[in-house]
This record gives sequence, structure tokens and C-alpha cells, in this order.
Amino acid sequence: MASGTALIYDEKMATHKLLWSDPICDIEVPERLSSSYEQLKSYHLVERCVPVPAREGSEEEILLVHSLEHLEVAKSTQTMNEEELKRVSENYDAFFFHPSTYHCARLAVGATLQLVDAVMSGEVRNGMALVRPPGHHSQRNAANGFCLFNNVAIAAEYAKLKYGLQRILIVDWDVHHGQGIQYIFEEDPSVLYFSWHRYEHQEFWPSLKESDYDAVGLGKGKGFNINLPWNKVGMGNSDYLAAFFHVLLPMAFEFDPELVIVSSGYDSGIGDPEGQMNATPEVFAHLTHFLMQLANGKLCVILEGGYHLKSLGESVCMTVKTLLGDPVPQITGEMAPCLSAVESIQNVRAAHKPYWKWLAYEDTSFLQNLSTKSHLLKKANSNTSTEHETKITNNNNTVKVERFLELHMKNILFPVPPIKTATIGSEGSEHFLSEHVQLVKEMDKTEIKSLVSGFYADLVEEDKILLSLGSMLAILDKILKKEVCNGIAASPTAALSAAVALRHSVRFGFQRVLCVFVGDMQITPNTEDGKMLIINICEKEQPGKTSCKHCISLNWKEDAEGNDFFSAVLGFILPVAYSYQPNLTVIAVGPNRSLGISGISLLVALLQGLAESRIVAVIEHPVVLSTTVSLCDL
Ligand SMILES: COCC(O)(O)CCCCCNCCCN
Ligand SMILES: [Zn+2]
Repeated sequence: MASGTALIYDEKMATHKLLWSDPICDIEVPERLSSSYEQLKSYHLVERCVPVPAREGSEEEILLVHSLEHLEVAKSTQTMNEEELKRVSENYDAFFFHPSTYHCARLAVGATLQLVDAVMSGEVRNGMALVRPPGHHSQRNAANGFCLFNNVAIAAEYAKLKYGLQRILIVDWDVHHGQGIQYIFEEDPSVLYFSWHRYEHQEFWPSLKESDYDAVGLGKGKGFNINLPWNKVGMGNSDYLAAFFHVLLPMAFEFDPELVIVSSGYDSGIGDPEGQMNATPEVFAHLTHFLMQLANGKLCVILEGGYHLKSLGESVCMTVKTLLGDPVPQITGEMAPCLSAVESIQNVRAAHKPYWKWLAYEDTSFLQNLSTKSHLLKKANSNTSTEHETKITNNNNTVKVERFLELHMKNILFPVPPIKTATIGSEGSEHFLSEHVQLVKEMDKTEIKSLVSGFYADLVEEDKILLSLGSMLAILDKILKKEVCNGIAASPTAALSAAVALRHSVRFGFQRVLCVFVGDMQITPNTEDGKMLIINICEKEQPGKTSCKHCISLNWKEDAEGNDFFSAVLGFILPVAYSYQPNLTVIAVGPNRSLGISGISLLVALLQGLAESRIVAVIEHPVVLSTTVSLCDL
């Protein structure tokens, strides 16, 4: 699998700017680009990326999406004076021309296509293009919402043409609806378009009926257009994670894209004057981490909106840090989505039920007796109790948000542990990139005996077991001391190793340890102190096993296509795990595991979004290698 993260930036794209006063467009300033780049430099992220130059998109490439007329009008503006520029701009909703706009827009297209080439050629695994003017509102024959050419739409058509792709996922986390992209791909089943957007029952710009959840695509494209409207402001991390767990990710895994492109707008982040939302920059690390598990990691992130410079810069850095494979910062705070978010999620799932296997069993009876489209709903739950209290009273108090972010980001950008993965001996290590691995020396028997003497002494008579415990504990110690991020150990008795690992971690002082156990878990440590949460994915009901508060068993038999495994992991295990907010994750694979290798590797990869990516895997099978590889693929 390719490695490396491309960063595409050209300061020439900062010359496009508003020449007259316009209270609608005056937020789209050149500093959006330069301050994001400066922030990346200040976190030493630029030097860790592969620099890829921008280029001008050709007229032919622009005509993949736009009409000749649109291209000609744009081209003609290069020689206009200010009065003429103003007049042409007035033909569009929320757009402004500058003499350099045409050139900048061609650079934005070209930068985007350079990123697609770098990823599709394997030169890099993923990357980000910092571009302006942005693209997702522009249409075949019109500029709109600060956008002249639809960079992301052109990239998708280009990738289909040049690389013969048949399944491209576009994720649009900008806080506005990318109606331009929706119009372009509405009838096209090869492009799955997902957008969430501030909507407020069609009151928020662009105030389109077709931005609502029931616009599912047309003709052959039905089911391939997903709109998730936010009918309230103040949406936060819990709402965004719920949208991914319960809408986007199950669809994305079923769609199984060959390439993922993100219309990456950060006006959905806290402090943005347009979005008025509350999600903090580290949520973009999680969203990026999830999308990295698709399409063999082939992920192109293209800048769209984002108007609070500090919030924008922090979110861009969180995105690039994650693309580089750094550990994902912990999400704290409430984990329950608000009622309005749950309603939107339920509505979009119901609207898409006819088109998706994973929604086959979805109960949509609620739709009949709840006129969710009417404004009754809006009046009904306008009481704030069910909505998030806005953390920052008036979001667009820029300085206040700046202060909040200064403090908030301090404990987020922790130093990245030098070594990502620890392992014992050669097994599996040949898969690692050398700088990722630290070989850990075995622990000696007396030390092991003293460690486990307290609670499992009678079980560790045999030397073989003792030795396997030793290697696991040696690795676990490195993780508990935060010297490495994750590790993997083979074990003849995964249940015992997991139980010892849990006990040892709690004794070391970790307050919330998550254990995901796949297969029959013969030993269940008592979790009553709440310092452990055990999720056991097992094939059959364990006789006499009592499910207690912190020990959940999920009876699971992987079916043929393994599809609903994704929705079980995404729809159940991850939401439970995220709400527990563990500070260490132990994943153990025991006898007669009920999951295939790909399922286990995906589970390990997704669980790395927790506990600052601290995870130890204890595997009873020769599946060690593939899971090891997915561990180092962080
Ligand atoms: C890719 O474009 C990025 C963006 O989505 O952030 C653009 C937002 C345009 C917001 C225009 N507001 C018009 C209000 C009229 N009353
Ligand atoms: Zn936007």
C-alpha cells in the first residue's frame, strides 16, 4: 500500500479577492489560505508532507463539468475593470470576480487534479489541497456561493475518465449544501454524494427544497445522493459522529468506493460565523480517520469553506495530522446526539431504505405518524432542553472563540510517540516500516509471576502460558507508559491474556479500559468498578453468562457478504465505545472467532479512533500478521 501524504498549496490562489463592499462575500478572504498554511507550518506538518505542485486546470478538464459558455464568461473577466467585474458578478448568487479569479480558479482545479493523480498513481497514499476559490456550489452554467469551477466534481469526472473508476465517494462536510455537486451527479450511480448542511427547515442559504433528506437522487442515481439536513444550529461532535456511525459509514462500506474525495469545508466547526455550530477541531481527525479505512486509504481532501481563521487553521491541521497517520486525539464531552440530529438521521435512513442492503430491516413506521416535513416539528421541539446549549454564547464572538481554541487545542496536540507499534521478535514485524517498530525484550518469569500472582496464579502454571503473558505484558507496559501507541501479541489463551492485560492496566492507573473480545471468552473479569467495559462478540449465548452493566455480549455470526458486520460495528460497537471514552483499548481474538480476518482488521483500524489510538491486540490465531499490518497502517 502506498505511503505518504501530499500537500498542495500555491500562494497565487490568494490573489483572488473582493474589490468592493459586499457583506455576503466579504468573509471569503485570501487569508483563509495563507493562515491555514502558516498554521500547518507552525505545527511542523508541512515538512512531513510530500509537496506536490499545483497546475492550471486545462479548458478541456473544466469542460468535463461546465458549459463552454460558463468557461467563456469566466475567461472574459480577466481583462475587465472593477465596474465591469461588479456587473458580471451580479449575475450570480453570492459570487465575486477579480481580474485574477479565472487564473486562481484554474489553479484550484489543477491542484485538485494533481492530488487525484498523486493518489491514484500510488506516489502518495492520501493528501490535501488548499485551494480557493472553492467549488461545491458552482454549477454547469453558473458560479454560485464563492465558487466558480466545481473542483471536486471535475476531479470525480476526471478520475472516472483517466482511471476507469466506477465507484467514487464524495463526502461534503462543509456546513453548506453542495447543491452544485448534487446537480452534476444526481443521475449518476457511480458517484455517491453525501452532504450534511445547516438547513433549518429550508430557511438557511441556499434554502433549496432539494437539499432536504428526501432528495435521494434521480433515475439510475436513486440512492446515491444523501442529504443530512441540520435543522438547528449548535450541532457538536456527538452529532457529527452519530451522522457518520448511523448514516454515512454503513453506506460507504456497502458502496465500497475505489476513491474517496472530501469537499472539506470547516465552516461546520466551532466559531464559524456561517455555520454557528459547536464541533471542535479534533472531530475532523476522527472523520478523516474513518474515511481512511475506505478505498485502501486513497483519500483526497479538498478545501471548501471555513471563515473563522483560527478554527479553520486548527481543523486543517487536525485533518493533515491524521492523514499523516498520527494518533487520533480523544473526543471528550457529551456523546449523545441531540433530538433534532436524531430526527434528521432517522429521516435520511428512512428515505434511503429502499436502496441499501444495510437498511433492509430499518423500521420506518415512525414516518407515517410524524409529519417530519412540516414546521409543526420545529415548533414542537423548539424548547432548548433537547438541544445542545451553545458552549460559546454568541459563536461569532471571534476573539472569545480564539481564546477558547487556544486553551482547547493545547492538550490536544500532544507529542506523537516516536514509535507507533511494539512487537516481540520477528513475527509480523517484517510488515512494519522500520521506523514504526520497536522490538520489546521479553519479561522474565519472576516478574511475570509477581504481576499476575494476585489474581490468576493458579492458571499460569505452564511455562508456555507464562511466556506468552510475558510478551504481552512487555508490550502493554510500553503502551501504558505512552512510549508506543499500539502493539500486538500472539497468545495461546487470548481470554487469559486479555484478563491479565485489563487487570494490569487498571492497576497501572487507567480508569476506563475497553475490551473488545471476539470469540468465546471463557474468563470474564469482574468489571463492577466500571473501570472496564467488555464488549464480547461471540457466536452463541454463553451458558449462564450474566450480562452486567459493563459487560455486553453481542451474539454474532458473520453472514455471507459480511455487510451487516459493518453496520453492527458502526451502528453499535463504535457508538458504545465512543460514549465510554476509554483511555486504552484491548482487542482480543479468542477461539472460534466469529469474524473473518478483514472484519477483525477493520475493527482494529476503527477502534484506533479511541484512547488516542492506544490499543493492544492479543491474538490467538495466525491472523497476527494481517492485523499487525492494519495496526501499523494507522
Ligand atoms: C464552496 O463554498 C464554500 C461555502 O459553502 O462555504 C460557500 C458559502 C457561501 C455562503 C453564501 N451566503 C449567502 C447568504 C445570502 N443571504
Ligand atoms: Zn460552506
